[in-house]
Formats: sequence, C-alpha cells, structure tokens
Amino acid sequence: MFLHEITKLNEVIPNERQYPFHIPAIRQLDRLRLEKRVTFFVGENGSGKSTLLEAIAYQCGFHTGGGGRNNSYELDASESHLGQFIRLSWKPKVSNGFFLRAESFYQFASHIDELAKEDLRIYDYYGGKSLHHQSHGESFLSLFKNRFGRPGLYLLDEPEAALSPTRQLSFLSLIHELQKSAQLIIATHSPILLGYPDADIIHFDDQPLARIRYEDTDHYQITRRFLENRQMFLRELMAD
Ligand SMILES: Nc1ncnc2c1ncn2[C@@H]1O[C@H](COP(=O)(O)OP(=O)(O)OP(=O)(O)O)[C@@H](O)[C@H]1O
Repeated sequence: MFLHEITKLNEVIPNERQYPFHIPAIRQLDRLRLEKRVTFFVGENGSGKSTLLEAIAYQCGFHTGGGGRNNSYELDASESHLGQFIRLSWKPKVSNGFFLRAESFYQFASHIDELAKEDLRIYDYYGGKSLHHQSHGESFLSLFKNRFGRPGLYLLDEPEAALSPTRQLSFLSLIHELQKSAQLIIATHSPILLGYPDADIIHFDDQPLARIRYEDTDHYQITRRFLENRQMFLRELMAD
C-alpha cells in the first residue's frame, strides 16, 4: 500500500454549488481511506469517479490527460478542477505510476511517437512499436504489460473500454501480478473486472462514499439478471 488516505480540503473550497464541488459524491467527501492494493470506483455515469481519479493524478504529478510524471504534452481540457483541493497521505510515498485515461489515449500515443523521434527505445515500454500501430485493445495491454511493471500507483479510468471479455480476463490476471508490488485504483463499469477478489469497491452513488459488496453492485445484478432473463428484459424494454 502506498496511498492510504484522500482528504478533501473543505475549508478552502471556493463555491460548493459549482463543478466539481456540487457533484453529490464530491460534496459529501471528507476523507476516503484506501485499505486494499486494488480499489475500484463504481457508480452511475456522472457520479464523479473520473473527477476524483483525475484529482489524485494531479496530486501525484501525473499528466491529467493520461501518462506519468515525465509525460508532458498539450491536451485541451486536461486540467483538474478538484486536484488542488485534496491532500494525499502516503505510507511510503511513491512517485512512480501512471494515469490511464481511455478517452485521451490517442493523444498519449501521439506523444509517445514524438518522443520516439528522439529515442526509439521509448517503444520498449509500449510493446516494441507505436501504440498507433496496435489495435486499441492491444495497445492497452501493451501498456499494462510493459509500462506498469515497477512499484507505484496506477490510476486507470475505464481500462475495459478497449478490451474484449477474453482480454478483460487476461487483465484480471495482470492486475493480480501488478498488485504484488503496486497499488491500483480503477474506475470501471465492467462486471468482469469488478470480480477481482479482495478488492475494495467504493460506491459513488452512496453519499458519503461507502464500500459495497461485488454482488450488491448494479453492474453485477443487472448483468446477471439480463443474462438469465434476456427475453423478458427485451420484451419490457421494447414494449410499446
Ligand atoms: N469540465 C467540466 N465542467 C463541468 N462539469 C463537468 C466537467 N467534467 C465533468 N463534469 C460533470 O461532472 C459530473 C461528474 O463527471 P465524471 O466524469 O467525474 O463522472 P464519472 O462518474 O466518471 O462518469 P462516467 O461513468 O460516465 O465516466 C458529470 O455530471 C459531468 O457532466
């Protein structure tokens, strides 16, 4: 464990009615303890998972558009609005790690290509060739396998976005390898990834944030009910 607590600096919040402080999960946040090497953030779309993950990345000095401490590139809207208003407590402090953000991965891949013009060895960390020359899912897995080996804090925002169900299963075993020397915080909607055992699942639809059992998440329950009763679901959804 490296990062063990996130504290929101309530006394310096400028305006509780404005983004991002008005998001219910953020408004109610005082402190969040991290107790496991793997923590998942779950919750409805717009519940504030990315906002908090990005704020952690900002405090770690990672590029908030995606990357580590040494990645500096231009990206619109890559600032973190919450970043300056949280404090991270470490034991011990690590500076190594990475923020994966599926939505700006394309720009990150272009940034690596720019660096490779100076030194081709940079590709060794990304599967041996340009991330643009790998499929979306292949490039994610290259990153996880090659760049994520060292101890550090890995912040992943919807890593399943590019992964087939089979590759999500591969990713589960990779998480298991990584957590032996690293800490991971993963925002996800994947019922497969959430099934990783001995992880904490933090539920952003609860205020204040609370832990939830895997089997109690919507992701598990809705997916399970859909698969077991697909015809009934479809009839209800498509009824005139
Ligand atoms: N730059 C911004 N300015 C204003 N509002 C924003 C901004 N970025 C996000 N929001 C709003 O903040 C809320 C939380 O967004 P956030 O991206 O953190 O949600 P999320 O839980 O990660 O959602 P998803 O599961 O869809 O990725 C949303 O209502 C979103 O519209």
